[in-house]
Amino acid sequence: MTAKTRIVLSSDHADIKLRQTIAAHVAELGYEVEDIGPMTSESTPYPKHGEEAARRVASGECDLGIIVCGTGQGIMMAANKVKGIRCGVCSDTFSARMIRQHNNANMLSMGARVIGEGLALDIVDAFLGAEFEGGRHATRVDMITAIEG
Ligand SMILES: O=C[C@H](O)[C@H](O)[C@H](O)COP(=O)(O)O
Repeated sequence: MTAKTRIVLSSDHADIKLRQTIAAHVAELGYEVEDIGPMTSESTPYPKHGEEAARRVASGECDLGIIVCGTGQGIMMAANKVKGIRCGVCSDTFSARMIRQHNNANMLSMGARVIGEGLALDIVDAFLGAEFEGGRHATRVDMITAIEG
């Protein structure tokens, strides 16, 4: 992905500061950022925020999404319920690169209670710096899409 790729960010209450730090980092890299909140740390359900971010990606309003909750798991599950979304939870840079290269993931999820800020930013860099390889992987991603019906 190149600069001006539009990236939506969302989270639940688990760590809005981490999400905002990621948003600032991604903007510094030159991407267009849409941080859809929440803006306070008041308890808020992750399915709502995973769905909101996923709908922006699925509609084409944004190209990629980055979402955060305590573990990254619940918000990923919600995002993946939206047709056209391929979201993986990553706690390492290898997986972050591979979900782009092999799975053509359009969303990245992370657990704010699992990893620290420095690793989270490295994971974001790995995700954004990788490109889908197509070829045999495209056949497999098409099979995922076919499951959606
Ligand atoms: O998968 C779910 C996430 O980790 C949530 O961030 C977590 O369940 C929120 O827990 P709590 O309401 O105890 O902050």
